[in-house]
Formats: sequence, structure tokens, C-alpha cells
Amino acid sequence: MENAIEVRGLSKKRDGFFLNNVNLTVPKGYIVGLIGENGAGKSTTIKAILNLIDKDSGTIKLFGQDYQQHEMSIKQEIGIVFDDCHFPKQLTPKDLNLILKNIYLKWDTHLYLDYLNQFKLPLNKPIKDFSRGMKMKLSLATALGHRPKLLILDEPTSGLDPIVRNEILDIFLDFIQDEEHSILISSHITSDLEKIADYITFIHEGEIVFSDSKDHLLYDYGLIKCQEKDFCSIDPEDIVNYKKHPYHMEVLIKNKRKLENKYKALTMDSVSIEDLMLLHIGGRK
Ligand SMILES: Nc1ncnc2c1ncn2[C@@H]1O[C@H](COP(=O)(O)OP(=O)(O)OP(=O)(O)O)[C@@H](O)[C@H]1O
Repeated sequence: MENAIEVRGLSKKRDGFFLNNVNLTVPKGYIVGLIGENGAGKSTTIKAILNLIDKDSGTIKLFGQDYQQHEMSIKQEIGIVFDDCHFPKQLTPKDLNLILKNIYLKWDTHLYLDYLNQFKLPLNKPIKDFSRGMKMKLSLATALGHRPKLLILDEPTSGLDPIVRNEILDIFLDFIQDEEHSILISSHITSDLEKIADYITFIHEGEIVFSDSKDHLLYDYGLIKCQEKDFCSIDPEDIVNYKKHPYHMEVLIKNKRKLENKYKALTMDSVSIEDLMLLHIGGRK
């Protein structure tokens, strides 16, 4: 399988923070969700991939090529959205069209105007008068206007209401219909990623905790809610992590199908990506 992004052994030291030996793969044709709490290293990873900050070590390949060596040509193939609109605020969407068509070889004014129309964005209004949702949609229209093969999105739906978020998620799903297209998206909103991502990579304190297909994660992990006396009957080897609540225990386990037979007296629930994240980092094991 060809990879749109391949990060190997990426490390970067910042003040009091260490991004440690991060491996991350975005296979062509798929959406990879990067999750993690505040300060986990999601933006640092994305910025290092885009060569916006220097890395200490590691290799970064986009479409099989070393990014640093082929930055100019690879940039033509990627659309980038950060959690804020970084264009000068006095510019209008119309001004951006004039600027971006001189930057991107494949810039498609018709396509860009179609997106503006689809997103109901005014052509002649300065960005400073846009709401947060409008700015995010404008960033997306500019990211898509040059027909990229890869979208790299850092918190693109943060601060947006559920209706706008859903509209934007639909655009991502639409984009990925072309099997040549891929998306790397970081988000705190695990439910968004649960809707659209094929793979989930979870980063915590600068290290990857797990990276797997979403369906496999949701199928393989399970959650046992039980009393303390039942908790004692679970083999510690079978426990990934657990949390103690005032009146019950929450126990995260792996190999759910196998353990369902082993612990027939206990009820095993399915997990959400949020459960996985909270129990991996907030548990007591
Ligand atoms: N310019 C910088 N200089 C020094 N340290 C930085 C800089 N930017 C970020 N950091 C540190 O790097 C660490 C990781 O931050 P990063 O922005 O990658 O996290 P994140 O997972 O994207 O968090 P969030 O979800 O809050 O955006 C944090 O400890 C942060 O303080």
C-alpha cells in the first residue's frame, strides 16, 4: 500500500516537552485521525511534517519523497488547514483567489468559487468580518482550490457548532471518495474522528500510545463496569487499565471476543474512541 505520509522516528525537544520517536503513517486513500489531550504533541508533529519547525531526528516522506528535499513540488499537492485562518484579515475571498492562483500551478478558480458558493461565503467581504465557522470554511476552500491529493488538518472543527462541523466532515468524506486522496486530521473531538477516520493514532505526552484501524480498535477493546469484588476476579494480565469510581470500577480490556467467554458473569460493553483515550491516560494501572 502506498503511503501519502510516512513519519519514522520523529523526535523534537521543545521547552519542557519531548516528542519522542513518533511513527505515523497515512496510507493513500484513507483518513487518519490524530488524537491526544492538550499539549500532547499533535501540532508539533504536524508542524514537523510540514517543515515549519526543525526536527531533531527522524525521516518524513510525503508521497514516497523526502519532504525537505522536495518541499516546493510536494506543497503543490497538499492542502493545509490550521485551527485559525492565517490570511491577512483585510483581504476578501476574491483577493485570495488572485493571490493563490499565482502560487498554485493547479489553482482552479471555478472550483474555488464553487466551494465559496457551497459554503455560502461572500466574495467581497473582508475576512475580519467573518465568523469562526466562515473562516474555517474559507480556509478549507483555499486548501481545496488547488486540487490537492492530501489534506493536513490541525483541529479544523474546533470551536464550531455541530451543524457546521457536520457540513465540514461531509466535505472531508466527499474529498476521500477519490482513492488518490488522503487526509491527516488532528482533533480533540473524538466523536468527529469516530465518524470519518479509518485509522486512529493516539499521542500522549509526546509518544504514540496506539495506532490502529478504527474498526479494529472498536472491535478489539471492551469495557467492563463492575463492583470492586468482581474486579478482583479479573486476571491483571487481561487489564489494559482501570478507573475507580465511587460506586463501581471501569476496566478496559483487549481481546474482547476472547474475554467474553472467559468472564461470562461480567458484562462487557463496547468502547468509544473517547473511552479508549480517557482510560489509557486516566487509568491507574
Ligand atoms: N513555539 C513553541 N516553543 C516551545 N514550546 C512549544 C511551542 N509550541 C508548543 N510548544 C510545546 O510543545 C508541547 C506540545 O504542544 P502541541 O501544540 O504540539 O500540542 P497539541 O497536542 O497540539 O495541543 P493542543 O491540543 O492544545 O493544540 C507543549 O508542551 C507546548 O507547550
